[in-house]
Amino acid sequence: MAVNKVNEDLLRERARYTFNIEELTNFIDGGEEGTRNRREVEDMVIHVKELHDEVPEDYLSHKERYENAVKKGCILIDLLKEHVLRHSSFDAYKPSNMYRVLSMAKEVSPVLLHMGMFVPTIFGQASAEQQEEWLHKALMLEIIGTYAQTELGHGTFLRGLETTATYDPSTEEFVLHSPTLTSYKWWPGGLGQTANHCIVVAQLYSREKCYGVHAFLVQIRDSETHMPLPGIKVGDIGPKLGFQTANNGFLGFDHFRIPRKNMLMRNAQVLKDGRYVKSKSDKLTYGTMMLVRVMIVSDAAYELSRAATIAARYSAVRRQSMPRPGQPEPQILDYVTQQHKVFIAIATSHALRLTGGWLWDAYSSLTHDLDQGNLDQLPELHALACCLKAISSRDSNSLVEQCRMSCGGHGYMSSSNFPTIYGATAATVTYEGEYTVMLLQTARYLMKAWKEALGGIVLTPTVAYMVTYNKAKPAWVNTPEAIIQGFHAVAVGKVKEAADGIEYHQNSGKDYEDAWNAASVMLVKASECYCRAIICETFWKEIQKHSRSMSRNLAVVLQQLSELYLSYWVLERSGDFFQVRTVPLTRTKFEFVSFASPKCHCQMCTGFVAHITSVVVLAVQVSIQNLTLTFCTRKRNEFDIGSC
Ligand SMILES: CCCCCCCCCCCC(=O)SCCNC(=O)CCNC(=O)[C@H](O)C(C)(C)COP(=O)(O)OP(=O)(O)OC[C@H]1O[C@@H](n2cnc3c(N)ncnc32)[C@H](O)[C@@H]1OP(=O)(O)O
Ligand SMILES: Cc1cc2nc3c(=O)[nH]c(=O)nc-3n(C[C@H](O)[C@H](O)[C@H](O)COP(=O)(O)OP(=O)(O)OC[C@H]3O[C@@H](n4cnc5c(N)ncnc54)[C@H](O)[C@@H]3O)c2cc1C
Repeated sequence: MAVNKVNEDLLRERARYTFNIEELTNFIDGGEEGTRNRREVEDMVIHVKELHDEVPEDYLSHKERYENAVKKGCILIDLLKEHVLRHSSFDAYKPSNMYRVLSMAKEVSPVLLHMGMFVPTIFGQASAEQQEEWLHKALMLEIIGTYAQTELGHGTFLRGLETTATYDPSTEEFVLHSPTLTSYKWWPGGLGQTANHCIVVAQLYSREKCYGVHAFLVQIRDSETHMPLPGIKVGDIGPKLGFQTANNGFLGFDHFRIPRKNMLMRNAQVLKDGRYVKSKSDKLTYGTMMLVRVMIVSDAAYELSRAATIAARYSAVRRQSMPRPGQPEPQILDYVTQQHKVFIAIATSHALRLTGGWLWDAYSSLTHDLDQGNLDQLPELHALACCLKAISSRDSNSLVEQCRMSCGGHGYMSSSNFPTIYGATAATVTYEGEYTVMLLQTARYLMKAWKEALGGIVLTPTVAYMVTYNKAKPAWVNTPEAIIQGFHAVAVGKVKEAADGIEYHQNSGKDYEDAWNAASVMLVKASECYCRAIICETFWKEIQKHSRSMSRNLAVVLQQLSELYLSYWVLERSGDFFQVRTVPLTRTKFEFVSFASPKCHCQMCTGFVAHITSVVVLAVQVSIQNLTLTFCTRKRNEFDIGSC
């Protein structure tokens, strides 16, 4: 029987690496312990025959695919339970670990939401007594839950959710009801056939007063028969772009009663007599979403690293065309256009992984503060989680598509795994906060920061440069630090432009809401630039920090990746950089020259002006482009894809 021989081109590429692969692996895993832990879990899973499909899942019926995914989910969970009991630690159950394990089965698991949102919500929003009652059952999957917040009529606008939870003091119960078709819960993963419990987010009413959206833990199916309980309508919402086995469902309540103690009461409470006790911040109800947004940044990096590995390997083994008659067909990796497609995907997966780790640390310190009753960091972390979730998921999804395209027809095969990875990353751009909506949330924060900066008020770390941006060095030197400063200047320029846009529309008679809407394209742009500056700066600083404790060869390659990332985005945003110029002689500040005529900020003019700008900067682009392409070519000889 033919033994699977590794392709010679791939072997040769791998033999050319210039750094210690194990050292890079440890760096990616967050240390040797992380690598050991990951390999132990992978070894536990990889040899399980039932996890490998004889028949490609695309040839199965929807029912067979779902049953196949449930079977694999059960196998993986049992393996994890063994791991937890063997190590007597719930570490393996950390949502990020759990998510990694569940993603080892090609299909999205119907219990993804159980571990990804149901369990974290009990951790984050249940009182100590409630955790006592439900947490172990949830961790051991004696109950299987989901997170039911989005409705047919509302996903973004949470204050508009229509499901009601009305307190009845005579029976000390809440009555859950879906008053309209649009109030039906729509989308929750696992709801179709899998979950028997869920976190329901509903408008809380007590003593005829509405207190806004709150979270409730609700049993929806019988624990023995798994049939929907009386007063519950539930089912599958049908086929989607991807995520076919996530078992997304719908849920409607017909005056369904739950005990008072099923309202999650860590933050706000309803007492037996119906009195409402307010939480420190009504935004704490949104806590699980912030956690998942933070996790999505690392997940975006992980999914992109899978796609970049497939594309890099394919680029090493695929030979195509004959630039020189009579010569062997070259590896497509030798085409600079191929490098330009694939190398940025590799660099971005590292940039997002390190930024995701930085954000996780910020989130962990916030949760510690919240436990002490200190909410000071909440606004900035919300703004960061929103824009980083939006940009990381969008970058990951578009670069996954770029990796697919770099593999020609074979990238279009299901067996390439690109369709599955694309479907998963496309979902993250929408779920847990839709792209534009998240960036507009960050824009709210930036507009407040800009006002404080103008008043010289010291700002929180990620916007502090807004106060000092005018002290930036006038000379433009082509170093990573100067490029990062340039990204800061671009961000400040876009924030200023958006703030001026709002002011312009207000001065022309619009109220704030309409002025905000008229300037919203600029507001989104300002958030994108603020976020890009954060990723560039964090990537560069994390590489500098870790380089000090790693071997020189590895440090060199990682430094090259971070320089590539910075150069790539200067090119992509060269128009914005062109608009940022130093003002010679008198003032040293970066002046953001908006090409829009001072009179009009309407999108048509701004769009037209942008066109002019792009024509004007073409020359700039060509010269910078050469820099980067030289960079790629030079790096191709040294650049190492051995790790792929
Ligand atoms: C990889 C593993 C995967 C693990 C597996 C996980 C798989 C996941 C599957 C998908 C699961 C889902 O999609 S679950 C459903 C996800 N749904 C969403 O994300 C809904 C998105 N919408 C929202 O979050 C909200 O509606 C907003 C933030 C857009 C608007 O909320 P709002 O209440 O109307 O607030 P708004 O008026 O805009 O702002 C009022 C003030 O509140 C602040 N504010 C708003 N939200 C927050 C917040 N979360 N934390 C702090 N502060 C907040 C604002 O900054 C503002 O402050 P100031 O400016 O006044 O100072
Ligand atoms: C695969 C998948 C899994 C999901 N799983 C779950 C789950 O388990 N539990 C759950 O509760 N939900 C889940 N969701 C739902 C998801 O959270 C919502 O789809 C998401 O929050 C977006 O809301 P929406 O669908 O109502 O879109 P909308 O908010 O209606 O967005 C539609 C368009 O309107 C625009 N828009 C909306 N508001 C504004 C505004 N204020 N300003 C400017 N533009 C605006 C948006 O930018 C977008 O272009 C899932 C969704 C997907 C795709």
